[in-house]
Amino acid sequence: MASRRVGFCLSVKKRRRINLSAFAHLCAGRGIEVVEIDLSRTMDSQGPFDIIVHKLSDVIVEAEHDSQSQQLLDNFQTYVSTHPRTVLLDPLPAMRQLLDRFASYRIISKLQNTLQGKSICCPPYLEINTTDMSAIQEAVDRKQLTYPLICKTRVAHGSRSHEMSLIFSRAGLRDARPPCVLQSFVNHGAVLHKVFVVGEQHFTVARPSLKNFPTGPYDRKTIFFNSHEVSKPESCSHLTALDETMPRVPAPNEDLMVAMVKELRAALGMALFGVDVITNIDTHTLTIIDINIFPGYEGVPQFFSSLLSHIEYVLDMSHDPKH
Ligand SMILES: Nc1ncnc2c1ncn2[C@@H]1O[C@H](COP(=O)(O)OP(=O)(O)OP(=O)(O)O)[C@@H](O)[C@H]1O
Ligand SMILES: O=P(O)(O)O[C@H]1[C@H](O)[C@@H](O)[C@H](OP(=O)(O)O)[C@@H](OP(=O)(O)O)[C@H]1O
Ligand SMILES: [Mg+2]
Repeated sequence: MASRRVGFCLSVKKRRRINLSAFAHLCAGRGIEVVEIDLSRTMDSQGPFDIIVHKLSDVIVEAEHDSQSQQLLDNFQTYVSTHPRTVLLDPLPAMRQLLDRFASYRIISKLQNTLQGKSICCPPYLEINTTDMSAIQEAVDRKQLTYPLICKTRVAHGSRSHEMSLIFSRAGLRDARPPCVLQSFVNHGAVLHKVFVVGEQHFTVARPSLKNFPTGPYDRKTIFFNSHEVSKPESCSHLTALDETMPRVPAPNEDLMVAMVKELRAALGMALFGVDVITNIDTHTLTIIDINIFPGYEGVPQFFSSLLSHIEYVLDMSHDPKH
């Protein structure tokens, strides 16, 4: 009989991607049973759980306008609050803030202040809530945002959240669709570094990314794109093709990455997240452009063993009377 039980609560899409049976096999060797939680059944009938690993982003976003999702979320929350000894990876309020780009860029901006002098930054940005063009233009000028601007939806989860645009001039601001974030585009040599965090450990994987653009403003039509067409491992887009004469950008400094991950883990109160970073080609500043909840860990063969170690560590800590 397994002595400890880990519940996984994932969307159909995430379940398909993650190969939970391989992870269950690894866990069985350590006396840990893996259970797939079905949110449509009562949690009590599926428990008890020592720990629950989840990615409830879909349910949280849908609960805003769908009573059935709200009910599923309520059931989950009730179970968690009535079972305080069950550890939740990660806490719901912590992950909820990353579903809102306004909230996540505020966290990144704060981090930039905590790590002052460490050459880490968040691109200058604005929260846009209005359709009033002159108010938007005035805010862009006041904040001295440089063109091109990248426009991202406020909601950070779901297929529509990956639809973005590159705006090259004041006239292009009419293409912004509020609520959204307008962020200065940072030239970075078309390389994105995905930093995948699992508790104390992190793994970095390079991905394709948007190519460099001349600093604006200039007369060019807004470019609309889907972020998954430019920054997935298999992405191959004209928007990521660099001029071959471009000098290569140095890889991010590992000590800086360690400092960034440590601060972010504390600021977020999370263990399973991803940070997307780029290196500014002019200043070499490490620039954080995105934080993701429980990402795909693609290209990280150690993900399962690392997750298992983290689960064991968390369970040992939670059973330690000193904690
Ligand atoms: N400020 C920026 N400067 C330069 N390029 C950027 C900037 N922000 C985003 N990008 C480019 O756009 C892509 C998508 O951005 P971002 O990571 O914010 O989108 P997302 O859809 O939330 O991503 P994910 O798939 O990680 O959830 C990045 O991979 C990068 O190529
Ligand atoms: O591992 P990376 O390349 O970072 O990719 C992740 C994306 O960044 C996320 O946006 C995906 O999650 P959403 O389905 O929440 O958008 C996320 O989807 P997943 O939950 O199916 O893993 C991943 O595709
Ligand atoms: Mg990203």
